[in-house]
Amino acid sequence: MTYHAFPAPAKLNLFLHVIGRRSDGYHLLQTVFRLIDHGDTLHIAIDHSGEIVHENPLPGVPAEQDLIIRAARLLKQASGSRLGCRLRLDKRLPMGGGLGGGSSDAATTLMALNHLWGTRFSREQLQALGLQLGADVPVFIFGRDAFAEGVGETLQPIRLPNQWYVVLIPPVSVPTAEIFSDPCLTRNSEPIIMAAFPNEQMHNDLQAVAVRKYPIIADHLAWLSQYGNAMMTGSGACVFAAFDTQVEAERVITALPATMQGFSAQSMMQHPLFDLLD
Ligand SMILES: C[C@@](CO)(OP(=O)(O)O)[C@H](O)COP(=O)(O)OP(=O)(O)OC[C@H]1O[C@@H](n2ccc(N)nc2=O)[C@H](O)[C@@H]1O
Ligand SMILES: Nc1ncnc2c1ncn2[C@@H]1O[C@H](COP(=O)(O)OP(=O)(O)O)[C@@H](O)[C@H]1O
Repeated sequence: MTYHAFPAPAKLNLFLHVIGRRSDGYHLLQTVFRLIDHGDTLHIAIDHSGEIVHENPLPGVPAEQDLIIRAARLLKQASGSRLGCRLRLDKRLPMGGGLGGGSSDAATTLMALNHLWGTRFSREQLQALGLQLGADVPVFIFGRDAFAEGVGETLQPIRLPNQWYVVLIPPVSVPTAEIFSDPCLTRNSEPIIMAAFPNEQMHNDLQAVAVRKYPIIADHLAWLSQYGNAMMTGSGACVFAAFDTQVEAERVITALPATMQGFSAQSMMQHPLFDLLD
């Protein structure tokens, strides 16, 4: 059996404004998604069994919640393919980290199996399928830095300068739904136009809620703020700051105290699997 390796990169939310709420309770956002070259790797072997098997499931994540199994089942159901697959995930991204790890794994599963099973869905069709799995899944299939609206599914490409990022990983997993459901969340940020990005007023509305619930995030923000403009990504817990060069970013990683974990990564113009789709 031959396994093929497919990358599943992380995303950062360079800002995140909550500008309203849909009737189903989902929040309307404006955000800029940036892809970075640090992530998980998914190994896939296809076969004729028709079965979908995750060989090394994540502790505490049963099959019905497992985003790579759910993505594979969804593609199989939508396409009617009779083929099967064995999935093995090298997990590097923290769960509940705001780096979109689970969503990226799901997007990679859809793109890779669409290729290996020959199911021939277009990019737009796969994005729509991905949205059924989570609000963050479509941007990874879109495959480029994006200004996003709606719940994250209305995407416009945005050109951003090459940057290096330092990402710190506070030792806490933040459930996205808990942050969005907090009564204190600001839900009426003023809508902006894409051309206004970037400006100094941009912030992450989810940060105040997450920091109050998980003070260790504030400790990490305070430490990173010594070196740059630190902000939380998504619903947390990870925080990041941008640097112009790898040397500057590495210098910050070298200075990390033993009590903190983090990594540096470079921005990516394009998802590594971008060319698998038309
Ligand atoms: C906050 C963001 C920003 O990029 O990222 P993460 O922190 O999760 O990485 C996303 O909007 C998260 O997207 P995703 O992680 O796919 O969320 P989902 O699984 O769709 O939703 C989890 C839960 O969060 C709430 N939710 C999510 C998105 C949204 N726009 N409004 C919401 O109210 C809903 O209660 C939903 O049940
Ligand atoms: N492959 C996966 N990787 C990470 N989390 C997953 C995966 N499959 C299911 N999950 C579930 O999704 C939740 C959110 O994970 P993740 O997307 O990594 O965080 P975030 O949305 O904060 O970026 C996890 O706590 C876990 O229960």
